[in-house]
Amino acid sequence: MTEPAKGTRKLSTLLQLVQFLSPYKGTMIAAAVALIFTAAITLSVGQGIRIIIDEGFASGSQQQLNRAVVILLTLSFLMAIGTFIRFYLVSWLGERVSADMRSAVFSNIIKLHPSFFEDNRSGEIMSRLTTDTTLLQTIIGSSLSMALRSSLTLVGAMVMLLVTNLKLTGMVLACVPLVLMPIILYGRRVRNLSNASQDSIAHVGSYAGEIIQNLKTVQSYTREDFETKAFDVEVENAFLIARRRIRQRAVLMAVVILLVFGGLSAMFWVGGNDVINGTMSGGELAAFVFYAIMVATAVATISEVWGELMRAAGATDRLLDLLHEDSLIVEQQDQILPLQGAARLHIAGVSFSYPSRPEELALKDLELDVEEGKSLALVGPSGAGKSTVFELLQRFYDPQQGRILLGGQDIRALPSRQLRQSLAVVPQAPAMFTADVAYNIGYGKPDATEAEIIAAAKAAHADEFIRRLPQGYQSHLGEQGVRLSGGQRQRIAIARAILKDPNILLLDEATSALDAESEYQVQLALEELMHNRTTIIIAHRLSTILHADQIAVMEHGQVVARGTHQSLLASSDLYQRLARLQFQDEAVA
Ligand SMILES: Nc1ncnc2c1ncn2[C@@H]1O[C@H](COP(=O)(O)OP(=O)(O)OP(=O)(O)O)[C@@H](O)[C@H]1O
Repeated sequence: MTEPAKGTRKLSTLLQLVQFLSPYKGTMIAAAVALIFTAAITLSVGQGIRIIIDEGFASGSQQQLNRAVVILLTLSFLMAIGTFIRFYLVSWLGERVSADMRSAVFSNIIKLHPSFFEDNRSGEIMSRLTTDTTLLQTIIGSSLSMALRSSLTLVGAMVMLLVTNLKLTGMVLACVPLVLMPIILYGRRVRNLSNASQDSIAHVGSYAGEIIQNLKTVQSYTREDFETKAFDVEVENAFLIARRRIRQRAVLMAVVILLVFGGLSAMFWVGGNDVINGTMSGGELAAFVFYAIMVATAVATISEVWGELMRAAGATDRLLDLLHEDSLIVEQQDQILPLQGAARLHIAGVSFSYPSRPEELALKDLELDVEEGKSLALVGPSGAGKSTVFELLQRFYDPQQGRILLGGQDIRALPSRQLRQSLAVVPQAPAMFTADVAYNIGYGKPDATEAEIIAAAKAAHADEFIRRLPQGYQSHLGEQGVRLSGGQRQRIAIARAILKDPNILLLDEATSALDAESEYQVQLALEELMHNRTTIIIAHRLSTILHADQIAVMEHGQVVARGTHQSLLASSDLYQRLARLQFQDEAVA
């Protein structure tokens, strides 16, 4: 994903939030009414003050004073109600929009092509989902409402100033540009620093995420001190950027306050003289000062939240980037297509290079086919492209040349749903979700009954060890299933695949040796799974290879030889070498 140029993050980006606000028109209108209502009440308080002073104090009438105070109390009461409604609704909108945004972004990124996450570290994306949406929530929930309220009171108070006293209003108007100038000048700097600050925090998050994920490696190489120091550098960097931002903002606030209160003092002097001369009443001056303070507060608030709004624009930009990111795996249509042989695979002249290494072909003009119900073993040295074949079969990437046909149909023409439902993959290190065993087995078939799950576990030779777990099928598998042995995890994955009952099985045989008993159990489970099913196996064991209907020897992204074990031993030097090195132990045994 390309990071937007810092300068392009504008307030207008916030307008794009309209699509997220529009479902809540009613709430927005109610919030706007409450906003206008409270602003109007606040403004009328100035008139209340004038009446108290001029009609109460000046006329010396107790009754008038009582009446004025009652009016003031009523206004206060109405203001309290209006503020309650405004605050509640606006904060609600903030929470709602950020929750919707989170869901929308997540539902988009979960559909993206996996290579997206190669150049966009997942930690950074997590940070966008949490930090940026939280920022948005505070900003819509408070800053935006403060900005709107202040803009309203600013305009209202200006009008009231004009009505009250023209000369003094002239003074206020002269002061406003003076106050706005530093806001605009410093505001830009604060905005750029805010973006930088947000980016560096995301960086800190993704750094920590990576270290925690690889904690065992860090500890076993005793790199804790190094990583701590490296992390400190990241944190310190984020702090330094934040400090510069804070300093700029502090300067901005100090300058604004100085100008505002300087202006007010001057106004008091001029207005006070008018009261002494009798050209203005005390109540009028008080009301005027009240409005002038409102103008000042409004301008100060806007100056304060301006930076926040800019940060929100930055956050919105980044979130919208994620939201509008299109998957490179384009779905041509959604209709399930009829296939001639739902388990016949043909890889026809496929050339492919990974997006991160476009100059290097991982597969070169690859030809492979597997008949329905047959098994094909892929063997070859490391880096030959065996795993890449699996990636392409699942359509995590599209080849640059050639086609992959499932039952005679190009898989690009099939909905990925149809393609992926007909496949099941048993990887070397299967992923376990933080949930119980039953959930993990049923992952590919959410509507599976308990009996089906148990049957699948039995078929995968997993039932026995599962029942010995502390809570049987309800036992929780910690993060990435740490509490299971390698062989047990594989059998859970095999049960998962059995339950899915796919037409085609993609099996990446574990390279790491399991103990003899575990190995035997896994082997039995696999036989169950492969029975009468089209299977492609990345094979590492002689016994597997001997059972396969066909063997394809791969090297440098190409199939260099095909045949059976015996024929290949006679015809392929590479196969001979592999057999000698890789399958030696078993061959001897
Ligand atoms: N995500 C990726 N981005 C860029 N290059 C990749 C990626 N995955 C694999 N490659 C490269 O593609 C080539 C084929 O890799 P692949 O993983 O398919 O080999 P393999 O035969 O499965 O090897 P092994 O038996 O070691 O798993 C290698 O040169 C590898 O470095």
